Amino acid sequence: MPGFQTPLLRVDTPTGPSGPSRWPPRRTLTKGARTHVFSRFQLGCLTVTPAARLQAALDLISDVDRATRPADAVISAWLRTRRQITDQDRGVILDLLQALLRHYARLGWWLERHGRRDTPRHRLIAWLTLGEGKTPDQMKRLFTGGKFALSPLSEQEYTLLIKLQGAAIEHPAMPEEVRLECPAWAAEPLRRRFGADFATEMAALLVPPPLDLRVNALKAERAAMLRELQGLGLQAEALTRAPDGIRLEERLSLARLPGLKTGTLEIQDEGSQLVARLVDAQPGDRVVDFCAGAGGKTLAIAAQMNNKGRLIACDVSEGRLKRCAERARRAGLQNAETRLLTSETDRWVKRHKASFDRVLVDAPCSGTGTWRRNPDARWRAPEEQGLEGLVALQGRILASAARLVKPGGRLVYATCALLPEENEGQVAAFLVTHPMFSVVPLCEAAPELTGSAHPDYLSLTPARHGTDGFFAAVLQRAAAPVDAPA
Ligand SMILES: C[S@@+](CC[C@H](N)C(=O)[O-])C[C@H]1O[C@@H](n2cnc3c(N)ncnc32)[C@H](O)[C@@H]1O
Repeated sequence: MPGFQTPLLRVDTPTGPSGPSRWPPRRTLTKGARTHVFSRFQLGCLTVTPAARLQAALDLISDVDRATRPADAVISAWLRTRRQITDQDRGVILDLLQALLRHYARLGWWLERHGRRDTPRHRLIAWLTLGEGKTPDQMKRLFTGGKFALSPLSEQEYTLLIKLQGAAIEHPAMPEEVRLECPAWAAEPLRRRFGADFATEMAALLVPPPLDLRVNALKAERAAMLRELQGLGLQAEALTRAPDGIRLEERLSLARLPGLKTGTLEIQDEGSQLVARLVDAQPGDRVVDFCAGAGGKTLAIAAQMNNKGRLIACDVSEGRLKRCAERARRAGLQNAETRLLTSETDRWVKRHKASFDRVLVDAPCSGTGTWRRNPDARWRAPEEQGLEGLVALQGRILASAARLVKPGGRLVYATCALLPEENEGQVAAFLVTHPMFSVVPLCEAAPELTGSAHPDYLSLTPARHGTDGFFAAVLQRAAAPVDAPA
């Protein structure tokens, strides 16, 4: 089931109260002193009909379409108010949503070709016909207008599906960028980056990722965790590059995974685990994770430090830092604390300049490397501020965070982006204005990491490495002062 184990389906956070719109509608029966709230899902004899699942998927895709926030946030909120949905129904609904998101450009192309408005309902009709090969009769049986079902097909909709009948989702007349779901804003830099491998790399970004886990070394050993997972009948394998990593190729409900709730296991892509290792934080070090977010890398770094030393997780987002603190508690961290910054130039930075052995800047970025897990991201980011605005912000963050590094210390700049201007370009610009820093080549910083797409930096892509796209550069501050450029 593609996507069933992606963050879209994180099942560990259903906490919120019921929202105003509830699906499916509930009925309440009072029996004696007890109130029974039930729905079609909870009545053993009444399973959810395929038509009702479609209606739910359409509701959800319409919510995602309207929202300005990422699809996974919309889905999490949607699921929180529908906790009675069984794993199976949830899987079917979310798979359908994923399919619609992963075929966004191609479905839009077909609608335009037949002069239809691009609406969630038209997309659904096009997907069911082109992607699932439903016949007109099957479609009529799904769009019945009955209780919980989609309203009947209009004449125009019926004509559309007749026109789409028998066609494949891809068409020879489709431009390559539509076929590869590559948005216009990213096509030129990605072509520049990948050259002849553009199509292969873009195709890899369309494949749903496996589920990578990191074993929290403070709580368990990977070998024991592997045995436990395999004992549950799961196809779990040790990751070859990340020493605490485990990969699960099969689909499963995250609720089945032991260790997620206790902080023994964390969901973390292998690429992200490798970036955290590249920081090379030692027990007793003073370390800053400057863009810590919800703490994915903070947790990995703290475990690497064996809970000794001091790790400060900074961010400008209070909500993410709160989540980071919760996860740190759950993971049993004693050496980590959070620090909310007003901006990258917060006074705290100036007060602590030249104080840290290691500083990680996991910069806000286009997220192009994560498109396989967040298929909707390509159609949103980074239009809010434009790529130029984003690159400028990264430069400001890197320059400010660099002040924290003590002489002889290291600064690691990382992104989950594939665009050169956010990666190599950013580092090159930084080095021009910061002559006291120099690149530590990857073969020196992490000799065990061979096969990077760049000789000096960690550069991972889904097609080459089977990870999300990640970039990381290790920069060392000279132990003695270096003359500033004239
Ligand atoms: C790529 S995410 C970090 C992901 C995180 N390190 C992890 O491994 O889970 C980038 C983070 O940068 C933060 N950020 C954005 N602007 C910032 C700024 N001016 N200063 C510091 N952090 C910033 C965002 O809030 C976001 O959490």
